[in-house]
Amino acid sequence: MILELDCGNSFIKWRVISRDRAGVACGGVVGSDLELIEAVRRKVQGLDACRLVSVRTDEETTRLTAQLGEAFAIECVWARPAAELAGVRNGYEEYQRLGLDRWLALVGAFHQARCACLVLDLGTAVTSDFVAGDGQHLGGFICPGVPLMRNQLRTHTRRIRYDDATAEQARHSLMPGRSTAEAVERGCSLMLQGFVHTQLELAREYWGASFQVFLTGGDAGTVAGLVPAARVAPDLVFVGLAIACPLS
Ligand SMILES: Nc1ncnc2c1ncn2[C@@H]1O[C@H](COP(=O)(O)OP(=O)(O)OP(=O)(O)O)[C@@H](O)[C@H]1O
Ligand SMILES: CC(C)(CO)[C@@H](O)C(=O)NCCC(=O)O
Ligand SMILES: [K+]
Repeated sequence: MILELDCGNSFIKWRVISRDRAGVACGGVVGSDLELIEAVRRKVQGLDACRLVSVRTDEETTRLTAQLGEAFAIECVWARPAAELAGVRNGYEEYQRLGLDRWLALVGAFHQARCACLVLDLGTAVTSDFVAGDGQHLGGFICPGVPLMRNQLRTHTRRIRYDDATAEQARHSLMPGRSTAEAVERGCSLMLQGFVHTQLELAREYWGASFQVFLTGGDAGTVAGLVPAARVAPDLVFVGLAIACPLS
């Protein structure tokens, strides 16, 4: 059994796949290293390998791998920056600086689509990446995701305060808000939608109608309706991770 980890800024996404029947045995989302170890211990037996991608500091990632080594007696292989992988060429001036989650997601997308791709990752941060049909990564954009937009408003104002349940209720429509929660929640949703529309326009300028859109990240579902032809691919980073870190 292989443990796969996507260590983001807010969460660790994990899953376990079996070596033989390439199926996903189990997985989840956790908020801390300890929670990860508890969840894996509860659900999995017989781990023999681990591969991971992390956008955290090397210190944090090293600490996590040490804990996993202790808990499960496994070594962890890390995805590393690359100028080129599986027919995709990194478009950053300094390829090492492209977030590894973005890199693996776009490698995974190109591997699946084999044509020009627009990859949108809608999580804590929102990112977009453009890959041409010949595998050249053109670059992309980074902006705050809905959780960050919402929290910035809460942190930097005195009168924007509401609880999670109210937030959840406010999201049921996109009509002009008639309460603070509605105004903020719907405003942030519309920002996200505006971003998605702009990315689609840019992709059309490059490639006409011949490109594939991939949506991933926690808020992918909230914009899926805007792009009916998009592939919603929650596991895109893991597809790229398997390519970056093949285990013999
Ligand atoms: N407390 C929680 N328990 C389980 N799942 C959660 C919890 N909070 C959020 N999630 C889910 O976890 C996933 C987080 O992924 P998302 O792509 O939104 O974050 P991210 O951008 O990857 O964050 P990170 O910066 O950690 O990479 C989402 O699918 C979200 O619905
Ligand atoms: C943008 C995030 C935070 C998204 O998770 C991550 O990909 C990252 O830390 N990237 C480094 C900066 C960059 O990609 O240019
Ligand atoms: K992410």
